[in-house]
Amino acid sequence: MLLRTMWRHSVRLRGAKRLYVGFSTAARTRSCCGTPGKTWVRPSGFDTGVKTYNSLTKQKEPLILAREGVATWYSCGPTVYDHAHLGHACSYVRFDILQRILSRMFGVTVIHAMVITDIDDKIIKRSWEENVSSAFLSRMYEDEFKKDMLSLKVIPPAVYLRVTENVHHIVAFIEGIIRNGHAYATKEGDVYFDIQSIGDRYGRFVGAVESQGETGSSNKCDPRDFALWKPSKPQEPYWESPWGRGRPGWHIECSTVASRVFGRQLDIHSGGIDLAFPHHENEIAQSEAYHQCGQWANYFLHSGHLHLKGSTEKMSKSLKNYITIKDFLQSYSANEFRMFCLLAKYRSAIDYSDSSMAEARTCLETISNFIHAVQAYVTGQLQCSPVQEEVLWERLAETKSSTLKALADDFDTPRAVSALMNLVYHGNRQLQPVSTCGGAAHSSAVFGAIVTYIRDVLDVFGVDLLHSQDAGALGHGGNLHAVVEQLTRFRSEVRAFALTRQEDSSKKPALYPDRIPLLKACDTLRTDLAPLGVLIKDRGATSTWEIKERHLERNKNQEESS
Ligand SMILES: Nc1ncnc2c1ncn2[C@@H]1O[C@H](COP(=O)(O)OP(=O)(O)OP(=O)(O)O)[C@@H](O)[C@H]1O
Ligand SMILES: [Zn+2]
Repeated sequence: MLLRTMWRHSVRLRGAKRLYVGFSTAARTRSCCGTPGKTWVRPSGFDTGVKTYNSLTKQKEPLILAREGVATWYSCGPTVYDHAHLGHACSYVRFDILQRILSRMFGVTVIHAMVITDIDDKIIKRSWEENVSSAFLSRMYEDEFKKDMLSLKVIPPAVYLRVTENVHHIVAFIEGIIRNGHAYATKEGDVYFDIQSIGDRYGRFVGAVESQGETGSSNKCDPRDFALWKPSKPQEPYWESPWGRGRPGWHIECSTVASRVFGRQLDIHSGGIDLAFPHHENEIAQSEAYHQCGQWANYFLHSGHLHLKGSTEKMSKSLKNYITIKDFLQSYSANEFRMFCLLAKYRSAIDYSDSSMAEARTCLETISNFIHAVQAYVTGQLQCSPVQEEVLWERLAETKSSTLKALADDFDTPRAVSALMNLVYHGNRQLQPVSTCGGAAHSSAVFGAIVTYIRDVLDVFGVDLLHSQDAGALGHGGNLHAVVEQLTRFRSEVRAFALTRQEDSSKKPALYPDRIPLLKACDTLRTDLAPLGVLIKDRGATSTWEIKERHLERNKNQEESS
């Protein structure tokens, strides 16, 4: 015992000396990766024009990238031992939106890497319960996770990497940390990170969330020391290592994989706020100890939690208070979930409930109805009183500028959506239906520009109104739109015939009584088509129609799951 204590002590002393040499060398050579201590150093490089909240400084900072037009971005992936739920959906959809904004609005190519945690205590426990191998269990839930992400239209990372396929790199990484004097092995086969060896550099995120501490061997130098390598217990999966058979600790996988992909420096690291401490804290400690640098990742972005309304706890697998993504998609569409995410800032906690989803749905419906009204106006189906074109052009220019400003300000999507909704409101105000056009000039260009802009921005956010309507409709038998078009045209003619008034100058013109059943039949058809997703609106003598994407998407999901 005494011997072991002495050995550990000497390792730490050696480590402290090397730490000093390594960090000071780095400080001379790299401004972004070289300052010891907790002070954040603004990276030198290329300013994106975006300000983003950096958890390392707890304030908004200009987002500066090491390489022009390219962001290296690492995110922690799921631990795959159960179904993906709306909490995961929320975190990954929110960051997907941020990445889309960076790339489409600010011209930054995002290179995104994500690790899949396919070995850990919970996976092993679950595989025993299910009587399957941990490899089988994790692969099954990993596949499911990837499918769920695709059904939510999350752009897949450039690379997904599995922990189990990187264990030899992890072992080499741990050896590097030990060599640099920041970790020690115990006789029992554990390897721990030596927190005291980095002095006051530990603690960037302390207090971000409650520390849960780490259970394990009591042979640690400091209770805060955390596992880099754990010996395997009988029946557990294991890998050979210089410290005996075992498996990696949780935090080391991310440091290793991120470093493998991006080297010694990273622009952006993301994850849910629960990961800030201890997971990201420990990732930083390990990576900076391995690379001997002072600022490994320049920006840490953390998303707020999704809670079930009325609950203070986050939705999570271990608490078993979750709604799976698949179940959710039976009732709502991917577009609706995205709008739900867009309506709150990505850093805030978000309450999930039917009423918050109803708000998202209404928002999309308002936009969709406006687009259809514009289409009807442009094609001449909808007659309107003269439009104040200049006012609308101005509104459009204002919206473009305020949307961009909002997104450059820490990706403020609620403000951007509100700018779009304001544009829709003003557009709608100008679309005042009249029964006869009276030769009014047609202002198609400005409405066309507005609709194009709204669709473009929604497309940046991953809300794809265009394809979910048109492609969805085409997918259903190939010609649903054409059929509905023919049907409503026929109905319009019948209706116009039924609405014709009797010519009798002595009385107020009345409908022909024998044509009233035709009018009723037209109303019945309209009512019956609505639950099928075909919405017909009678506007004076003319009618417009639209196919609701929600119905099509839901039907598509049901077909896919059956
Ligand atoms: N309710 C939630 N709201 C927002 N993000 C979440 C939520 N739950 C998980 N995440 C995020 O999803 C990612 C993967 O998390 P993880 O697989 O650890 O999920 P989990 O359900 O919290 O699991 P566990 O209950 O086992 O801790 C992390 O970035 C995590 O922060
Ligand atoms: Zn991680």
